[in-house]
Amino acid sequence: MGGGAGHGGDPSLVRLLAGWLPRQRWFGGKDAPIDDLAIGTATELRTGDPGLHHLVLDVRQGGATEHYQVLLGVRRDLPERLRPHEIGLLAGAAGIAGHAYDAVHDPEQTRPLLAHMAGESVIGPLRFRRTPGTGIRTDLDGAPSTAEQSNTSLVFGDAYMCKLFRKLTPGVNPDLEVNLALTRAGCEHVPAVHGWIELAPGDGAGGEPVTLALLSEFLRSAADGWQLALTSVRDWFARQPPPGPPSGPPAALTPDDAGAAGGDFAAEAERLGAATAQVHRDLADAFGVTAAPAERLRALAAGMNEQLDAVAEDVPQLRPHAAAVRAAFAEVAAAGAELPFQRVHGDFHLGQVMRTDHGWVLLDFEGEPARAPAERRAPGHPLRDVAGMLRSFEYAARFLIASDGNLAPGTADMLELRAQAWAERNRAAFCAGYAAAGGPDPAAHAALVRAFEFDKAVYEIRYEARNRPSWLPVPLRSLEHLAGRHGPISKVRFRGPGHRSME
Ligand SMILES: Nc1ncnc2c1ncn2[C@@H]1O[C@H](COP(=O)(O)OP(=O)(O)O)[C@@H](O)[C@H]1O
Ligand SMILES: O=P(O)(O)O[C@H]1O[C@H](CO)[C@@H](O[C@H]2O[C@H](CO)[C@@H](O)[C@H](O)[C@H]2O)[C@H](O)[C@H]1O
Repeated sequence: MGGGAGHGGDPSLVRLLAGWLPRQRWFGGKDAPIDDLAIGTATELRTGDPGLHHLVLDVRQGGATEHYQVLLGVRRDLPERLRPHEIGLLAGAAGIAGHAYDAVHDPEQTRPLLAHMAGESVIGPLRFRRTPGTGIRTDLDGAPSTAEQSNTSLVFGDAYMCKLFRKLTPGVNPDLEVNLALTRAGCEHVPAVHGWIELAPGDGAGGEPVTLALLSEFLRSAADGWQLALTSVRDWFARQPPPGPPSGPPAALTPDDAGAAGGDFAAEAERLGAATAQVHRDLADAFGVTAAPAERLRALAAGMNEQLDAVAEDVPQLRPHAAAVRAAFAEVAAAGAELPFQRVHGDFHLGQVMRTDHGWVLLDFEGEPARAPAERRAPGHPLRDVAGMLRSFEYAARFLIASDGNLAPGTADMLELRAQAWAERNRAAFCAGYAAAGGPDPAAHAALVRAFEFDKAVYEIRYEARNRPSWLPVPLRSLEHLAGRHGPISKVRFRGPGHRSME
């Protein structure tokens, strides 16, 4: 990737980086040893003390090479606040001596990034870009966001968020590509793009630059969709059931009782469905729609089965459900009709949406991190995103049960029923909002949505097994539930808060 100068040959730095990298949250290769690490490009961004170097690391594991981005700070004396971020001590083999550290944690080192984007600097292979027609403030320092994420985002005051893509993919990152197109189209449901950083294509690489960072509007006072949903689930779990007959057990709570609980989420879920349909429409306008022929649907089902086989190999708990999952995929392969495919979000869940004072905003159009770059940018059916969000309602509903290891069996069963009721109500509301705003009606494409949901659940099982094993019961439990259900929104119809509508 690209070319550059600097301390690319310093063996002690390479050794230090190889020890430090596997401990980073964003490093994607934790399940295998590093066979080789080399510094692909090194670009000096600041001389003196502190020094700042931009590195692209080429990391070889099991025959494949991935590229990671690091902002390397070097200081002769490392202040206490930066000690947790130290990579190690450089003895000066390539003329650099001092403490090497991850400079994203050093506000003094982050400010120049804004200045370079504002001034559209070109430094070695790095190109700093500003969205035409926008100004960028240069008086702010950045601090890493505390949000749970796959990359590292720097927050600059209440003005900008700059996402540094840690694992680099060839070409323009879909998050930049999509956000820029939607910003230009005036879409209200994405944060406006102000600038970006890219790496010029290296000698012989040809083609597109590699996206390194994306500078967007910071959504101040916005609330994370996942946290809002969990708050609603907590309220629902804490609710007392209505009294039953004097001698009998307490009456059961139905999905619509969730509507009467404080903190009901269904109206928000409905609005989120509408925002999703609007973004899908804007994506279709910006990138076009193609009719996917029968072979494309067969290839789609084949890809789903391939993932299923691979994950069932690694996670034995998935195997009892494999037949039900495979049957759902077979329905996609057999669907005769041509389906409209277009650019979609690709990894849509409650952690990718924020509620601002003017409505829902969708984030992170990078697609699923475990998928190959070409697959992430490939057109898909918009109901794949709908299925992603339906899965996320299941996750939110079950997360509190799975994360409390001390529940008595009776309580766990009661909460499981409540979890189902919450998920069903909000799934129905989301689908209603999506269809009412002009998206393809999920109820009319039940088999397709079901296959997408299964595919996502299989993906999640691998994701959790690799990254957060204690969360594994969440997708496994809802896979069991999904395997026993026949439509994407069960038997509950959403008719707005307060309606009772079991059918
Ligand atoms: N523009 C923004 N303004 C405020 N918060 C944001 C913004 N973009 C992302 N976030 C927060 O950061 C989190 C991670 O962002 P995301 O783009 O999903 O990063 P990653 O791809 O690294 O996982 C989001 O869940 C959200 O809470
Ligand atoms: O946001 P990312 O692009 O990093 O996506 C990955 O991580 C997500 C978790 O942070 C993961 O999402 C899964 O867990 C969520 C709760 O934390 C839940 O809302 C989602 O429905 C569930 O898929 C995502 O799958 C993964 O690609």
